[in-house]
Amino acid sequence: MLSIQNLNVNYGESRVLHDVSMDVADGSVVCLMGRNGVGKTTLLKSIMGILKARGGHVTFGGADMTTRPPNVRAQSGIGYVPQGRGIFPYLTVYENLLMGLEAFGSKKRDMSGIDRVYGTFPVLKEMAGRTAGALSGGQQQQLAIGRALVRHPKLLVLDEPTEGVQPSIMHEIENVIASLRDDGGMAILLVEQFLDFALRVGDRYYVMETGRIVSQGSMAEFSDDVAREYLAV
Ligand SMILES: Nc1ncnc2c1ncn2[C@@H]1O[C@H](COP(=O)(O)OP(=O)(O)OP(=O)(O)O)[C@@H](O)[C@H]1O
Repeated sequence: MLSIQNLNVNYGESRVLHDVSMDVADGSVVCLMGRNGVGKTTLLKSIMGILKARGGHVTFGGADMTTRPPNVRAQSGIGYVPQGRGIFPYLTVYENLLMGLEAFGSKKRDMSGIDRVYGTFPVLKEMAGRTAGALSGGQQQQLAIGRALVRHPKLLVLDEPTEGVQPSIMHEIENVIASLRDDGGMAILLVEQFLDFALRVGDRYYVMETGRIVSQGSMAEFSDDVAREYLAV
């Protein structure tokens, strides 16, 4: 589904990603891990086309996306939940979800996406008329995920979905990730700092260190040695 080959990305003249290669198969959950500042968010932004590649390739569903802008990537079926959520605090929950439908210029709105998200996160239906800024951190995270889900992406890219949420919401997000994969066949790529969460939801993992992939494999193969060497545990 998503394939990244030898991706190089800079901030100015400073190289931040070095020859990064990664695959996310249909219907799989892939966790990207690593300490703060190693380049995880940079990689997700490069997948979305927010940052340009200096070298290498990004293909999605067999199409070369390397030079395509973010809206084309989104229209092709990649949904993105940025770190810090990126919701609009002065709009209502419902209006935020509508923005998910409209942000990329879909000609015909498919409102069933919003009902589907209400089914996934019932709290968003209850809070539909409230301003998003009044929600708790966990509810805002659910809204941010919901806004990406209204277009029913084939690949959902999540940057630290458990950051700043309570354990009960973390559990709910874990269940949602599992059911999106199992029921909808959606592929999911997530950056995750909580090792236990990653071990539970992930099928495969990649670990980054200073802009390079230094370990990868099936989650069942993830070892304590890798955790000690590359993660803040
Ligand atoms: N806009 C920017 N301009 C210049 N350098 C940046 C910019 N954003 C990030 N960096 C640098 O690029 C490197 C990778 O940052 P990135 O945010 O991708 O790391 P990360 O692994 O996602 O970290 P975190 O877990 O803290 O979000 C860091 O050294 C960071 O200081």
